[in-house]
Amino acid sequence: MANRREPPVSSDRALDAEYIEQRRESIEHPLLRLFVEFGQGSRRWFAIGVLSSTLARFLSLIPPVLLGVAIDSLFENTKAFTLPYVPTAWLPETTAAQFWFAVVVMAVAMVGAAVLNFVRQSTLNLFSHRVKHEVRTASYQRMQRLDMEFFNEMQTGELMSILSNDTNRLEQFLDSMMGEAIQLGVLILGTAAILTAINPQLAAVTLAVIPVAGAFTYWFMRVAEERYADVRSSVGDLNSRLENNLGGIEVIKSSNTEGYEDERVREHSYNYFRLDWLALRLNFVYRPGLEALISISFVLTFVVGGLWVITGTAPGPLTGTLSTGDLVIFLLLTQRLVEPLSQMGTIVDRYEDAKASTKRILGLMSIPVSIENAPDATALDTVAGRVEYDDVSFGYGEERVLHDIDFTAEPGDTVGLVGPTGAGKTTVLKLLLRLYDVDEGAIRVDGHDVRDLTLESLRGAIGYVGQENFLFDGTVRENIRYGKFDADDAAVIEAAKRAEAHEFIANLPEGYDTDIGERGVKLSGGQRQRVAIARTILQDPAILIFDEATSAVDTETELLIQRSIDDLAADRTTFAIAHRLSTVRDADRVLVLDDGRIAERGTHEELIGEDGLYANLWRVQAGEIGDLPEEFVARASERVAQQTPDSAGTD
Ligand SMILES: Nc1ncnc2c1ncn2[C@@H]1O[C@H](COP(=O)(O)OP(=O)(O)OP(=O)(O)O)[C@@H](O)[C@H]1O
Repeated sequence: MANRREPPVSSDRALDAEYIEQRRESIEHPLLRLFVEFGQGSRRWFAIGVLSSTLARFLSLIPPVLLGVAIDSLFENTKAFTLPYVPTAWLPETTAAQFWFAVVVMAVAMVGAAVLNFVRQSTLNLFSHRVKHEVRTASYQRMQRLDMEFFNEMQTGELMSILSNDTNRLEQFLDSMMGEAIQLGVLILGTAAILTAINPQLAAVTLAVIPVAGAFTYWFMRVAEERYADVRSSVGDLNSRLENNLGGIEVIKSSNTEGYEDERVREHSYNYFRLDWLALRLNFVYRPGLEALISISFVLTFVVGGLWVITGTAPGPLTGTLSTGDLVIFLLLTQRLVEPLSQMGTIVDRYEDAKASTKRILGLMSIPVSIENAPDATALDTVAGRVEYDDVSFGYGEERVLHDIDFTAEPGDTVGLVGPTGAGKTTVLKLLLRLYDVDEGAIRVDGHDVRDLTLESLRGAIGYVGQENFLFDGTVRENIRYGKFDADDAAVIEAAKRAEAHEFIANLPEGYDTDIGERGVKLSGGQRQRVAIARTILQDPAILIFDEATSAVDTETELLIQRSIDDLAADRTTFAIAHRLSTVRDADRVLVLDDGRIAERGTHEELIGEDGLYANLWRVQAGEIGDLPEEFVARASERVAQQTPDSAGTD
C-alpha cells in the first residue's frame, strides 16, 4: 500500500484549498477505484457475498411461484403442474407427489435463503471492514508523507473527518447497502423473468413502472450527489472549528470569548444542519414517490388481472387467459417489490454518501508529494556534520522569504541565528530538515545536496528542539524513547540526566512511568522542554537545531537547559536561533538575518565592533535604549507594524 504514491509532480501549482478541491473533483469512478485498489486482498469474500446474496434472493422467489402453481394445479385443478423455466419431465406426475414436491422445495428454498443470508452478511461485512481498515491505514500513510505546504493549508478537523467519518461511511455502504443493492437487482430481474414467463402481457403492465422508477432514481442521484458533497464539506468545517476551539480552550477562557465562540460554533453547526436538511428533504420526496409508484403498479395489476380472472376474457387490447394462481403469483411478487424498492432510497442515499466520502479520501491520496526520496537517493552513513548553504532563496508562496543565504558550518561548529522577528531564521533551518525545498541554490550536508539524500538518513542526522515541543500522550519514558524505540532504560535515564531532567522526573508520582497527559499538559513548559532535549540526546544526532529552545522558560530553568545544550553541542554542528543574544555569545559564528538576508556575520565581538544591527539589538537587551540610533528605532516600528496583521489574525 505504501507504494501507491503518485510520481512527484513539480509544485508549480500552489497547494491551496482550491487546488485540493480540484483534486477531489477530478476523481473519476471513485467506488470502482476503491474496489480495485483496496478490495483486492478480500476479493474472495466479496465474491462469496455477491453469490450468496444472488442465490438467497433467487430462492426467496420460489415459494410465491409454487403457491400460485399449487392453487391452479393442486387445489383448483384447472392447469397442469408446470414451473417457469423448469422442464416438465423433471416434475413428479401424481398430485400427491406434486404436493409433497412443492412442500419440500418451499421448505428447502426458505431454509436455504436463511443460510445464504447469513453467509452474505458475514462475508460482505468482513469485506467492508477489511476495506475500511485498508483505506484508513493507506490514507493515513499517504497523508503523513504529504508536504508541509498541505498541512499549512488543511485544518486538522477536516483531516480527522476524512480519516474517521469518511472511512466509516464507506463501511456503512459496503456491508449492508451494497448487499441490499445486489439483492434488489436480482429481485427485479428475477421477478421480471418469472412474470414474463407466466404472462408477458400482464408483466408489461406490472413492470411498466420500473423505467419510471429508474428515471426518478437517476434524477435523485444527480441532485443528491451535489448536496452530499456540500454536507461532507460542512462536517469538515464544523470539525475544524471544534478542533481549533478545544486546542485553544485556555485562550478562550482567559479572553472571555466563550460567547463569541458559542456563536461561531452555532454558525458552523447551523450551516451543517441547513445543508443536511436540504439533502434530507430530497429523501422526503424520493422515498414516498417510489412507494407510490410501486403501489400504483400493484393496484393496476390487481385491477387488470382481477378483471381478467373474473370475466374470463382479457381486458382492452390484451389477449389470452389468466388463472387465479397466476394472478396470485403476480400480486405476491409485486408486493414483494415494495419493501426492497422503498429501500432504494436508502441505498442511493448511502451510495452518494459513500461516493462523496471516497472522493474525499482518494482526493487526499492523489495530492502530489514533492518532498520525497529521489529515485537514486543516497543514505548518509556516518555524518561529519558539515553544512553548507549555497546561495539559497525560498518563499512559502509567491513572495520570497529568504534571499541568497550563503554560509558554511564546519563539523562541530556552533552557529547562532539572530535577527528581528519574521526575518526568516526558522525558515532557514526548516530547509535544512527538508520540510520545504529551496527555490534556488542548494543546501549540502557533508557535500551531498539534501535533495539527493534519503529523507530518513537526513532527518535522522538532525536533532530538532523547538520552542514548544510536542509530547505524545503516554509516559515520560515513552516520550524520551520516541524515535529510538530500542533504547534500554539505562540509556533513557542517562539521556535524562544529561538533559538536567532526571531529578524532576524522579520526583514525579510514578517516576519515568508517569503519564504526562495529552501533549504533555501535566508537565510545566520547562519540564517539557527538558524531556524533548533528553529525547534528542538519546537520538544522538550529528547536527543539532535549537530554535529558541529556552525562550519559554524562567531564568533558572534556562540555566539548566543551557548547560545541557552546551554539553550536547560541544562536539556537534549546532544551530541555535535565539532572541536572547547572550545565548549565542559563545557561538563560533553568528548570522544576523534581516528581512530574509544575512545582514551581518561574525563572532559576537566582531559584530559588536561593526556597530550595526547586531550591536543595536545587543544594546536593546542590555537596556541601553537611549543609545540607539534613530533609524534603528524607525525600522523596528516599521517591522512590528508589518507583523501585526499576521500575529493578530486568528484563522
Ligand atoms: N508556513 C508558512 N506559510 C507562509 N508563510 C510563512 C510560513 N511560516 C513562516 N512564514 C513567513 O515567513 C517569514 C519568516 O518566518 P520565520 O518563522 O522563518 O521567521 P523567524 O525569523 O524565525 O521569526 P520569529 O523570530 O518570530 O520566530 C515570515 O514573514 C512569516 O510570516
